[in-house]
Amino acid sequence: MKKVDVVGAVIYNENNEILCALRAMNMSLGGLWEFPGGKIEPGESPEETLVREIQEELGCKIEVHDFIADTTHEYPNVIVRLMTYKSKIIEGIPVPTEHERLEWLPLEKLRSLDWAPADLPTINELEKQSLK
Ligand SMILES: Nc1nc2c([nH]c(=O)n2[C@H]2C[C@H](O)[C@@H](COP(=O)(O)OP(=O)(O)OP(=O)(O)O)O2)c(=O)[nH]1
Repeated sequence: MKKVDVVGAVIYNENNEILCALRAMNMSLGGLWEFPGGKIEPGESPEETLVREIQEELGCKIEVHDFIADTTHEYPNVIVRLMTYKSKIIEGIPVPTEHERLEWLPLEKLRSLDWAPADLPTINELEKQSLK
């Protein structure tokens, strides 16, 4: 089966809210929420991929901080390895050019959304860290 390496940005704002992005119906996994990001291209570090993807998808510049989780999820037609990193916007305002919608939510409300299954270990890890 096809296997892709993907990175996702858990972007925090000054209110400690997290940017959640709704995949458009014309994308794979349409109608599910995700952390914005995308596939790692040859020669790129995960951090470089994130900076590039967020600029392309949301039109803003991020700074990549702590690593959160590295998980592999098997979908019916693709195996996704998702690595996630905490990030912060350092220039611009996110505009959904590819996503259906964006939402800033506090960690406690993340589970009110319907997430892409590969993202759940990242949410688990964030919850675990918030209890420390
Ligand atoms: N960007 C991103 N992708 C995710 C997440 N969770 C998750 O399962 N994915 C999946 C969806 C896609 O299959 C793949 C990321 O590819 P992509 O962001 O380049 O999406 P795409 O629609 O252009 O790609 P494709 O699936 O149509 O080939 O990883 C996530 O949190 N962020």
